[in-house]
Amino acid sequence: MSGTSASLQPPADAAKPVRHPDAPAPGELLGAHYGQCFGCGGEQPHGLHLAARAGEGVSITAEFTVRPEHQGAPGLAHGGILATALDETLGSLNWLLRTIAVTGRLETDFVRPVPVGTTLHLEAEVTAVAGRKIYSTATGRVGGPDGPVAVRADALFIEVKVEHFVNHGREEEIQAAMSDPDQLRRARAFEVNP
Ligand SMILES: CCCCCCCC(=O)SCCNC(=O)CCNC(=O)[C@H](O)C(C)(C)COP(=O)(O)OP(=O)(O)OC[C@H]1O[C@@H](n2cnc3c(N)ncnc32)[C@H](O)[C@@H]1OP(=O)(O)O
Repeated sequence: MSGTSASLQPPADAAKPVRHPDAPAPGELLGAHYGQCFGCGGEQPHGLHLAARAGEGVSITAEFTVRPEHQGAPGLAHGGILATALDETLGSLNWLLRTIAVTGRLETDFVRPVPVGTTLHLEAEVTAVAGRKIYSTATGRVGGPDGPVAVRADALFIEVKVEHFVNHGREEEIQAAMSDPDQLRRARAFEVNP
């Protein structure tokens, strides 16, 4: 079963997404936006370590291999982990728009079970932009990039200022991130739109 609620339907006057001229080239590995991110960070031992690459237009491909620490039922990926993989892939689209945006709404279809050891091949693209609202969609396939769809999602991301994180994040992580030159460099990659 699949369906998308009204709030995930772009308005009639929504614009087509525009790939930023300084976006990473198609095929380029994006790297983590934050080392401690549960989705993509290399410093999270139980994280997904999702690796995303820029695609054509405003699209992304990514891979994530389900490990034993990601189980829900015996030998199967937890649904929340699969939703995280979709959310992280959709969030990586920020690199191509060079916009800072956070997930406002994520609607997920779980189509088939995903066993431990499976590599999920993810694809995501921005479908429309309306003001601060960014509409996007993603699929996760098993058995290869052209294999059957196991999970899919539609999402609405909302553009925010960098202050969103500074104002809401716990002080100790914010301070650590702001004193890390690598982290500042990664944050600046998104700080383009005035
Ligand atoms: C740096 C990238 C990291 C990527 C990591 C992977 C992605 C993530 O998991 S991000 C973390 C999870 N998300 C969050 O923590 C977000 C928490 N939510 C918030 O902070 C706020 O609700 C926020 C910023 C989304 C929106 O608040 P605010 O800026 O006040 O905007 P607001 O005026 O309420 O909404 C703006 C528009 O979006 C719409 N909107 C906001 N939330 C939703 C929603 N959940 N569903 C539908 N529409 C929504 C509003 O209706 C409004 O529409 P319109 O302009 O047509 O009236």
